[in-house]
Amino acid sequence: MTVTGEASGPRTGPATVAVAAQGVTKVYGTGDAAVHALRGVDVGFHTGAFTAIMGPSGSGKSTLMHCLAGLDTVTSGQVRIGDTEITGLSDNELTLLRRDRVGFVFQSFNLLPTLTAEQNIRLPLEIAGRQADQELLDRVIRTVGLRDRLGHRPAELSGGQQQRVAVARALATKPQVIFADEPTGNLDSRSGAEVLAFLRTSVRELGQTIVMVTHDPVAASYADRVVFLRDGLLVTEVLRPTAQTVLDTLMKLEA
Ligand SMILES: Nc1ncnc2c1ncn2[C@@H]1O[C@H](COP(=O)(O)OP(=O)(O)OP(=O)(O)O)[C@@H](O)[C@H]1O
Repeated sequence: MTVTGEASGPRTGPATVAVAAQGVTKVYGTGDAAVHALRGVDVGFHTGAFTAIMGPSGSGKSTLMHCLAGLDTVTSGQVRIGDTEITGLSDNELTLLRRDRVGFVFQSFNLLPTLTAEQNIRLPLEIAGRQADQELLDRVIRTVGLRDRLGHRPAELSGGQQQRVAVARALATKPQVIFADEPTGNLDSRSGAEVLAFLRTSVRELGQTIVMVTHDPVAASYADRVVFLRDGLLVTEVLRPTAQTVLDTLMKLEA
């Protein structure tokens, strides 16, 4: 499948590809029990663009995201993050790549309960022994709109606020790409909208690249582009999606 998504964000000039998969297959199990979760996926995600991955249940969305992020190994094919082919890396190299170049946001916010919001945001930088880019950090905290909550622990924050802290934590290391797995799955629609608006802003203002798996057509409508999986294959994509065009495409796929 060719890459037809347009990059957005502050960059100009030709779009570069932040993450690419080529001929990726993933088989779980062997023999009669083998499950072909991915059956030859070719896809590219442009730098500074917000892309959603959708598809019916069991179509391979989580498997693809895990393979793209170096959280799982592919059976065959290649994955590149920037210029690095991650499918050839050792476990140690993958750990460093995930630490230094990839950000993650999960459905369950995964904040450390004993740390304040600000300490949670700074934690990945500290683990990596990196100096914080104070200007970026200030900007992220301003954009996240939680300045007066920075001293609060996760239990003192709403679900939406906790997820915004988790997104800020992912942004603080300036990763080449953020992978978000159902980031609004545990949130009510208003909190979900706040988190999605924040993701959108981080793409527009910070040039962040985001790849998000979601079941929700409204969440997908915040993206620049939606790619659709069915039975382990990328079957179609929608540019500048609306909730309605996403829903229509999903219904056709599930028919
Ligand atoms: N660890 C595993 N072992 C065996 N089969 C697996 C494993 N993980 C996923 N699968 C299978 O691979 C296929 C793709 O699963 P995956 O979780 O990627 O789909 P998905 O599109 O994310 O689904 P959902 O929308 O339900 O979360 C499914 O048939 C699933 O049962």
